[in-house]
Amino acid sequence: STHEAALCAIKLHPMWQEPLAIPGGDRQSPIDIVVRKSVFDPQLRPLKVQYEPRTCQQIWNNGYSFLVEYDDTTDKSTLKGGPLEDQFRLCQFHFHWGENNAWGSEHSIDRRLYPAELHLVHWNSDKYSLFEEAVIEENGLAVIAVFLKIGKRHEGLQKLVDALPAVRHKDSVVEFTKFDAACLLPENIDDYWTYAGSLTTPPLTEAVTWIVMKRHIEVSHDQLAVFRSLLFTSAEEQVQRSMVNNFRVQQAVKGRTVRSSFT
Ligand SMILES: NS(=O)(=O)c1ccc(S(=O)(=O)c2ccccc2)s1
Ligand SMILES: [Zn+2]
Repeated sequence: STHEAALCAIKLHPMWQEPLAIPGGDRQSPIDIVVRKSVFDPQLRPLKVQYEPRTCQQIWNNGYSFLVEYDDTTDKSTLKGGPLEDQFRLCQFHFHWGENNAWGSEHSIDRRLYPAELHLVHWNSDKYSLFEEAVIEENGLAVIAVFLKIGKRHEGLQKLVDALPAVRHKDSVVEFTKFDAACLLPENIDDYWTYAGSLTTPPLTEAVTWIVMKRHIEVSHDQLAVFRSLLFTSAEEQVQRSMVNNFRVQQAVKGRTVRSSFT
């Protein structure tokens, strides 16, 4: 199946060797969301997203993905509502994608994989004063996940795609300003699933309230091809490796309930 092929693809890569001991290990991410097992929760409120484009600062290739980083020293780009009790600050967004359009997402819906997945990472600025503190606290983080599908060109994404050649190698950084992350959200953000999970890359801490959008966004084949032109490796390394299949293997649900904001 596509799942097995995707697993083979990441087994090839040392980076995605699963660590032996995982902190706690009973609320790991990503997972397959089984729609008929999700529970509608009428108390889930609409999400309130308020992003200020002027807080966008730079793009960084960290050797796992490329991160678009925001100034999170003030409450200018925030997320609240939905399953969240507190206000969260946007600190960065990044993507996960495959070597082809058959797989690449971390979450799946009834085993359906998408070619890529966007993660908008926020930390609880009501409870903590620094991102680093929030990361190790239960529910210190909130990540919005949006699936990408191949289709029409995404005009808002193009500014980001055009900047990627400047961060081709691991540890490269380029200034990137005035980008409105909200343009990457689907029109309808009221329909989502939410569950208690973890970071999907080290340190894998179980600090994340996941908010997985039901609606996907469309990007063109050529736009996604530019993601695949990035490299896991730094400029000095002899062997260059394409940044593809940077997704984690799916984890056991272990009795968790996935709630839906819609029926
Ligand atoms: N894929 S994911 O959204 O779960 C994710 C993995 C890592 C991060 S982080 O860069 O915010 C980060 C967080 C804590 C420590 C270091 C980096 S976000
Ligand atoms: Zn991610």
